[in-house]
Amino acid sequence: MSSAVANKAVESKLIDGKAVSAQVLAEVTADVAALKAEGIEPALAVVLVGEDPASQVYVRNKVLRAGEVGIRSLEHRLPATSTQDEVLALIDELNRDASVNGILVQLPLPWHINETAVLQAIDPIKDVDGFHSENVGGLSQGRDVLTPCTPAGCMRLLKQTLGDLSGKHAVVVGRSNIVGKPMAALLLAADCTVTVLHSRSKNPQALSRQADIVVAAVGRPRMIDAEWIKPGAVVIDVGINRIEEDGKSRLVGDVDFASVLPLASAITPVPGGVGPMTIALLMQNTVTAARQQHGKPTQAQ
Ligand SMILES: Nc1nc2c(c(=O)[nH]1)N[C@@H](CN(C=O)c1ccc(C(=O)N[C@@H](CCC(=O)O)C(=O)O)cc1)CN2
Repeated sequence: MSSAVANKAVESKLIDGKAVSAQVLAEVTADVAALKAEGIEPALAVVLVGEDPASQVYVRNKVLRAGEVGIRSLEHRLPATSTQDEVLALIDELNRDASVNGILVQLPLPWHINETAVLQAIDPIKDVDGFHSENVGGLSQGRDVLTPCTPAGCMRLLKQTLGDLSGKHAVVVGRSNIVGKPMAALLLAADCTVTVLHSRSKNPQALSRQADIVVAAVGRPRMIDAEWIKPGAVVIDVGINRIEEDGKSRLVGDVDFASVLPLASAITPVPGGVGPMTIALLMQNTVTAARQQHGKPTQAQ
């Protein structure tokens, strides 16, 4: 096989998160324009505590994307030495500000600040990350609530790849509050049969090999290799791990891309897969929050 033909074969399997996120952002741009025509300007407050370099990049990109789709953004940068009470006071102020529709606190927070206390302080109707227990509970009950951005982005990729997910066996590897658990709830809501694997699961590879869909969200570079994948499965890689290899810094996922690619029918790359969807879905959630706060029905996704 010539390398051009081989490249085409690889490309045909790739789920292009950049392209799909561009579609989402175009939809959001149109929705924002329609709201503005009715006198409603969606606004998002982004809170960053400390100077974590990756978080600084994510926050900058969130503010940039907001500007591109027409969402007003307010950036609040607090020093790493801020007390929990100072962070809570800012959230209280943003909760009370009727012109702010969405509040996002970038994670991770510095070690001395209690993440749960901060996330629970955000008014659930402005919780565009979907991390408040009110929204977490609503999601598990199948209610129409603000949903965590990364899992919501994965669902959009899966639906565009497979169409109807009903009856598919989905395996989620990882049980974090931010990705694994909400991902399982969303797959269940889409009528999948869902298995969640974690560090105490017995023989996880054999269980994962039964799946039509594998979502890897463990935070361990290249952990999911060919042993975990049934031929024809769709593989969604949520991992973003920076590693040193051959003297270079590289970004790799939780999936061993080279070994899984020949088996998968479709797979997200890292970078360029799930990552770009996270920020696009944040913009979508901000519009949803603005619509709900103005008593407008939310559009079906
Ligand atoms: N409050 C939140 N904090 C964090 C979240 C979140 O959803 N809410 N998720 C992550 C970080 N994150 C957004 O905040 C995020 C991560 C990655 C990407 C992304 O586009 N990744 C690119 C690669 C970027 C790079 O080169 O480093 C990709 O995968 O293609 C966007 C957003 C933790 N914190």
